[in-house]
Formats: sequence, structure tokens, C-alpha cells
Amino acid sequence: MPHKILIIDDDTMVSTSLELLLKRAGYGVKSVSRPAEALPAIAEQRPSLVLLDMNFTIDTSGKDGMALLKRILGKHPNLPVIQMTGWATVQLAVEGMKAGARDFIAKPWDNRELLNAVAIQVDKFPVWHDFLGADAGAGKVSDSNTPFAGIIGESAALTSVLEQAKRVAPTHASVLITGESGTGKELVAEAIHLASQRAGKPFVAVNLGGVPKGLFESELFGHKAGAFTDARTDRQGRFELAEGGTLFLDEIGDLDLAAQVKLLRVLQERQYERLGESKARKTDVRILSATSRDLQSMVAAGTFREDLLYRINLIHLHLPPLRERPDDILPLAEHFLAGAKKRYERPQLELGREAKSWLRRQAFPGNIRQLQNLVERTAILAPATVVQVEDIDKGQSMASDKAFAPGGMTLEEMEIKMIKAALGRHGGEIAATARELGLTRAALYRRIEKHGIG
Ligand SMILES: Nc1ncnc2c1ncn2[C@@H]1O[C@H](COP(=O)(O)OP(=O)(O)OP(=O)(O)O)[C@@H](O)[C@H]1O
Repeated sequence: MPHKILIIDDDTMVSTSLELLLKRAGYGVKSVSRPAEALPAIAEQRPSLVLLDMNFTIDTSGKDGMALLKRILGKHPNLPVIQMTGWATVQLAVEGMKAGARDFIAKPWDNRELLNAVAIQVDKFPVWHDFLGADAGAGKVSDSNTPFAGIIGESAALTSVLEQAKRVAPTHASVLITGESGTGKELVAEAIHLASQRAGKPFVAVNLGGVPKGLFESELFGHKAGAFTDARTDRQGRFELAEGGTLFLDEIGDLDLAAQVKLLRVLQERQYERLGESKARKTDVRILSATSRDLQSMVAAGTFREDLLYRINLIHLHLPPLRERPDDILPLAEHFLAGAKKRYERPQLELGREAKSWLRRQAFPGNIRQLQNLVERTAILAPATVVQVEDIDKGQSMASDKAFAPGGMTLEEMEIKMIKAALGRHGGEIAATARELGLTRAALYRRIEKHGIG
């Protein structure tokens, strides 16, 4: 019997696409659109998990969602509820977590993150490997079937990093993976896990840049019911969920010093306590970490602990940006195109000669993620079977603006850049920055949280 998931969301666009995603991942899915239908639907369908929209259209404060969350947990204290917050306010998410929600996802969501969050709750194991693997199987990657086969690239720079990764995979060594955003750090971490003896155990990823300060301990070590106001049920932390497997600490450079101390203690002592519990729990997890920051200079500046860096950095792998390995551009583009051809039922599609040489010349500041998006959009929009440079142009204009050159930034990257620059000009002063950008302060805060601008 597949796990059943109940979606409570008044936006049919949202619930339809969530249904599709979750059904493809093998879950049974039902959705309701009004708060009043929620409890009867739970009673009738007995779902394993609820995905709850905290912001119903009429009330964007999240009050309705919070009230409903409390009603659901009042009746079914052990039912895992994941909150979805469209106007992602951290306060709302924190409040919901304290009330007993197991996790929160900000809209628009990242499919993989959502499936991972769901899998952790219902299966205690991230099943999305299989699901995404099947999907990505559209692209012929390699004859071999090793976990590293899905990592495409022919450049000497990538090949040598992958050689090191393969050598270190079967060991227990902690590995720090550095590189710009979109260079494949998480992909390499997953491959290391799958090539290790821990492959049959969970791979649990946590984005430390996205964990609100007050929730760090609860998130990593879990909490006991009653540990703080409204902590109604016990909650497992990521260490516990990853037991026997691998814990991937993404964006580790974003941790503040207080959290660094707490993490270091656990890594040294190999034990931790849940919040509100005095019993020490032993932990057996392998730590893989990633960051786009320069931790050495953070150590020199006193913002990252040297002893923690030693712990996580037994082996250091650096993934160079795509512009430093142009030999990888075409194999990657062909790989993504192969997947897109299947997905969009355009088997004849191919890259023209000019388009290929144009692609090779691009800088791709967003690295492989950007190339992937570009190929995907192009595959949808190209009018003929042979993709020309102009077709790629059109794909790009879908995501940003016609005024911008193909291969330039995505809207999101541009937004981050603008916010950072404006904050810099105003010495981090929110009111002045918001005024300059034509945003309310609340809207600016939301964007800062969303993008994890520190
Ligand atoms: N060599 C590669 N072959 C195939 N796909 C790749 C490769 N490198 C990256 N990708 C794909 O590019 C996207 C971005 O990769 P990933 O999330 O691993 O990057 P990241 O460095 O962890 O990014 P961020 O720092 O922003 O989290 C993913 O969809 C990943 O599957």
C-alpha cells in the first residue's frame, strides 16, 4: 500500500501540480480546498501525512493555517504535517514548528526538497533517489552503472575531482565539497554516499543556510514534547534520521558561531541530546559538507571555527565553475537535451553547429543549474528540430528579460545581486534599502530570508 498524502490548499494550480508530483513518486494523493473539509477528510482517508497551506487566499497572515494546524494536531497529535508558506515568513514557520508541524516548505517549492521532506516523514528514508533517477534516465549517461555515472563531464578538472571522490567514498572520512552555486556539490555528495557502505541507509540533506537561528538544535538534534512552549510532540532531528547513513550539511559556511560550537561538540563526542532531554544519544553518521564560501578566510576573519573546519575537512574536493571547464559544456548540454527530448516528446531535437559553439563560449555564472534551465526552456520553445542560436535566445528571454544576453543571469540571481548591492550601499540598513528597491520592509525581509542573504 502506498502512503496516502492529503493536500490542503485552496489554490487548485498548486494542488494539481503537487498531486502530479507526489503521484509520480508513488504516493496516493487526495486534496481538499477548504479548511472545513480538512478534518473530515483526515478521518475518512487516514493519510500518512498532510501538506498544509498556511496562507489561504483571503487571509495572508497565516492565522487560518495556524488555527487549522492546531485543530489537526489537537485531534491527531502523531500525524506528520508539513506546512507550506507562500509568503514565506520565518516567524510563521517557526510558530508552526513549535505547534508540532514536522517541517515547512516555502512556495514556490523545489521538487526534490519537497519529496525529500515528505519521504523523511513517511518513510524515514528519502526515496527520491529512485524517482529522480528514473526520470533522469532519459539521458544516456554512461555504460557503467556506478553512482558516479550520472555526473557528466569530460574535462580534466572534473575527472580529477571525481577520481578523488571515488577513492574517498568507501571510507568514513568527512568530506568538504566547495564550489560556486550550481556546480554539482550536492550531486557529488549523493554519489559519495551511494558508493559507500552506507548506501542502504539514509542520505539526509540539511540546508544550514535555511534553518532559522532559533530552530538549529531542534532541527539537527530533535526535541522532546514540552521542550519549549507548544512543542507538543517529540521530534526526530536530522542526526537521528540519518543514523547509520550520511548527513549532508549544505551551506555550512552560513552557520553562526554559536551553532558551530554545538555542531562541533556532537562531531567530537559522537553523541547529542534532544532538546528537553538529558539522555545522550549515540550517533553514527558520516558527515559530508558543502559551501560556496571560502572557509579558510572565514577562519582568518574569526567567523568560522578552525577546529570545526578540521573536523569536516578531512578531504577537500573543489568543483570548479563551468567557465573553467568549457569542455564539459557540450556533454552536459547533450545530456540535458536527451532528457528533455523524452519529456517533451521531441525525439528529433538536436543542437545546431552554431548553437553548440555559441554555448561553449558562454560564462554561465549560474553554472550547471543555469545550463540545465537554458536547455530545458530551449527544448520546449525551439520551433524546428535543429536548435539555432536564436532559439536559445528565446528560451533565455522566458526567464529574464529580452534585454539581457542569452546565458546571462536568471531573474532570481539578478534579484539576489540587486538586493546585496543595495544592502551594501546602505550599510545593511533595511528601511533605506527597501526604499531604494521600491519594496516594503516586509517584502524585503521575505526576499532576504528566501535567498538566505546573510
Ligand atoms: N556534472 C553534472 N552532470 C549532470 N548534472 C549535473 C552535474 N553537475 C550538476 N548537475 C545538475 O545541476 C543542478 C545543480 O547541481 P547541485 O544542486 O548538485 O549544485 P550545488 O553546487 O549543490 O548548488 P547549490 O550550492 O546552489 O546548492 C542539479 O540539477 C544537478 O543534478
